[in-house]
Amino acid sequence: MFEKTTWIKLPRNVLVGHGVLDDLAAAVEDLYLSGRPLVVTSPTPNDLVGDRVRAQFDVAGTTAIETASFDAVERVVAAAEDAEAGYLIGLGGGKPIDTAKMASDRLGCGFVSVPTAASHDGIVSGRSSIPEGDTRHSVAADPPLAVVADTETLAEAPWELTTAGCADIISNYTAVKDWQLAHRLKNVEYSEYAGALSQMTAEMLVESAEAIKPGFEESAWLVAKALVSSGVAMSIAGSSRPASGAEHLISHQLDRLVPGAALHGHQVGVAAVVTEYLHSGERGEWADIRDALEAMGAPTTASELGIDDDTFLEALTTAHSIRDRYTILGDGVSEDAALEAATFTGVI
Ligand SMILES: NC(=O)C1=CN([C@@H]2O[C@H](COP(=O)(O)OP(=O)(O)OC[C@H]3O[C@@H](n4cnc5c(N)ncnc54)[C@H](OP(=O)(O)O)[C@@H]3O)[C@@H](O)[C@H]2O)C=CC1
Ligand SMILES: O=C(CO)COP(=O)(O)O
Ligand SMILES: [Zn+2]
Repeated sequence: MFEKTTWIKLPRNVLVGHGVLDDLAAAVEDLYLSGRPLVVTSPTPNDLVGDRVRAQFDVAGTTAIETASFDAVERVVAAAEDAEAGYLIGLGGGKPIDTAKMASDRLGCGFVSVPTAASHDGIVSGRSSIPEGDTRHSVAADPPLAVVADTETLAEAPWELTTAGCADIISNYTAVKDWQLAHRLKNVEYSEYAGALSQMTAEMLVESAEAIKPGFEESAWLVAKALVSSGVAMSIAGSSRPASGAEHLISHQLDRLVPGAALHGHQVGVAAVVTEYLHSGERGEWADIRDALEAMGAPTTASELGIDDDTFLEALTTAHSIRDRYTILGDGVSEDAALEAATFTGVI
């Protein structure tokens, strides 16, 4: 008997473009949500566009968080319950969006994502990444019901946030290779659709590298659209596999060893240069990944991340153990092999 089932959860309304922030209420109205929204944000986004959001609704309140944490999630849950909010609007970078995403899951209510930075694909995905102590939890949660990404706002954000988003997308190359490897060696379920979409998204972004320059709203548009596609690939897969492989394990390990050293996207980009070398050797496409990162102005070395060589090597040799996700790191890269890969690629 045929017993396979697939349940794909996707955002219903995705608005990307100039000035679409002013269409937020219309995008929400179309979802038939009931009640008033609680706006979950952080200081800078709140100052920049908080009033423009609040002006469109009879809001239940605003909760501004300084850091993403389980405490922050609980504060949002309590604020939403106290104010009898009907749904949440996450406004800002990954910090408030992930917090709102996870809080909405706890509350069993809807959630709308309004990114002010194109810094990573969590703005669309069904995963929350929340730090706790020296570890980080990647928690499954429903994806946003709507995503409203105003390219005018994204383009005015610090350029490094956009290059971090680019690098997060470029890392899809190696993430998909890791996924295929795990499929072949460990019989991990692989989705051709999700893998192809993720890979194509990275290819299209790299082909547009020349057009991705600071000061051009077109750049924010290209990156935001790619982040949406990457999030959709994760939704189709029902996991972050299409966009998170060994390069993400290394980045998560760096987050433990040197919290806050660099942006998530920048870390996974540099790590992808090394993991591509591990996949394909000297003549592989590691230099293409490095060149694409460089063209977009993203870091390509540990020192550009502000991370010393020994710490990077420690992350590379220990990252395999932090999650039950088979990748090219296998059961661990030896110190000699890590040194060889990182020096050959110029990462250290
Ligand atoms: N769910 C997922 O799949 C993923 C989630 N993440 C999570 O996302 C978080 C990191 O994401 P990131 O977006 O870098 O986080 P932040 O929300 O911390 O944003 C980065 C910085 O940019 C500022 N900022 C945001 N928008 C603007 C703007 N328009 N103009 C000027 N400054 C702005 C923020 O200000 P302020 O400090 O005032 O908020 C903050 O200082 C981490 O918690 C990480 O775990 C990362 C990858 C994937
Ligand atoms: O960052 C992500 C995809 O780009 C999410 O991946 P994780 O599941 O490793 O947190
Ligand atoms: Zn990522």
